[in-house]
Amino acid sequence: MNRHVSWTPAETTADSGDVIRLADVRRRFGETAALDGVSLGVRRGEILGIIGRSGAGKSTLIRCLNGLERPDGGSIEIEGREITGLGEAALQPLRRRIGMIFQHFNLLSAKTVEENVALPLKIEGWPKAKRLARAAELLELVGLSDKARAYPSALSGGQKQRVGIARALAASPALLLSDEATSALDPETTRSILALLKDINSKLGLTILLITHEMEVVRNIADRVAVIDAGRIVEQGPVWQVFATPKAETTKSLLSGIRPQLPAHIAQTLLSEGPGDVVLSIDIAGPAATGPLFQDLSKAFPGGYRLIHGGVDHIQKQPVGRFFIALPAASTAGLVSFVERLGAQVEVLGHVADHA
Ligand SMILES: Nc1ncnc2c1ncn2[C@@H]1O[C@H](COP(=O)(O)OP(=O)(O)OP(=O)(O)O)[C@@H](O)[C@H]1O
Repeated sequence: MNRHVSWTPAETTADSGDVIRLADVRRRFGETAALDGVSLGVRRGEILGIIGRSGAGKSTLIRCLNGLERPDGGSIEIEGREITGLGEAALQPLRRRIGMIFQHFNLLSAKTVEENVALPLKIEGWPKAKRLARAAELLELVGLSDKARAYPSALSGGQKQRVGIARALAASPALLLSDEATSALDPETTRSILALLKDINSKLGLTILLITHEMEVVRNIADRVAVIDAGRIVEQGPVWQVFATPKAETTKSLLSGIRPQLPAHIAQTLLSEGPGDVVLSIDIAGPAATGPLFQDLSKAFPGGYRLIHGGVDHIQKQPVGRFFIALPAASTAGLVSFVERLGAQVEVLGHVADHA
């Protein structure tokens, strides 16, 4: 990374609190409440992920943030300034405080890479030499100095997104808003773009708002996550905590692809009652997950239990464990209180059809 990139978001902002703050933001389209009372703050220097299914309200939220959509009610502050009542002229400079990157990059095909990056500065009236110098600085930051004179058609998807990032950062925005920016990229390219965003966040202190339907993106680089469903924030918190113990059904369902799940052939044959062993899920994370859980369990329950499935992930350097075990019904109550005392969450899922 270029250590000479000039970056002064802190000096250009008056307020040291949230970069963006939404309070009870509402937007209806006929009968549909696209945003139904959204309250949310993006803290300076953090990476906040907003995750939700298709139709949850993500695009409407973005459009309200950049002033393309007017909320019906509530308040939106950018660096402490309320934007909801502003006219187009007053909105323009505040809109430029948010740099955006998009799923399909939105580069101008008739302009070179450096011209694309310098475009926001041209709009701001920077002289040509100064804006090309800034473009060169940013292209070095994103590792594309050798492509300055190339046209977008000669670039790979990952390279195009790097140009998109450089362009979004050209005018030193207070916040980078990523709208599904890795959704069109393959997994390896996604990882390299996320690594670049994380690097820029930690080295330059850039605040990033990631809007995505991909849990993996949030898992990899976000500090906090907010889950949006039917226009409401149904859950939010540090990523490792939300991933370890999701509360809302939407969050559980969105996470089902990346958290261990009870294998389908067992889940499908579980009975609500019966003589067969009881199947439990155990979620244990953070400081609670650093102890010798299975050693303790084996000592406390010499009658035995079977580990069916599960494992330990590490998110934000915190262990996040999820296990499925089966044990005789008579031991269940004791085991539940034992692991709950260790700080785990336990759920009884049912009985296996027989003792096999
Ligand atoms: N201009 C509009 N007119 C009517 N309904 C709209 C309009 N914009 C959004 N909606 C509705 O509001 C709800 C939220 O839509 P929105 O596009 O914000 O969701 P989203 O989370 O961005 O979905 P996706 O991930 O599919 O883009 C949906 O039910 C959508 O049909």
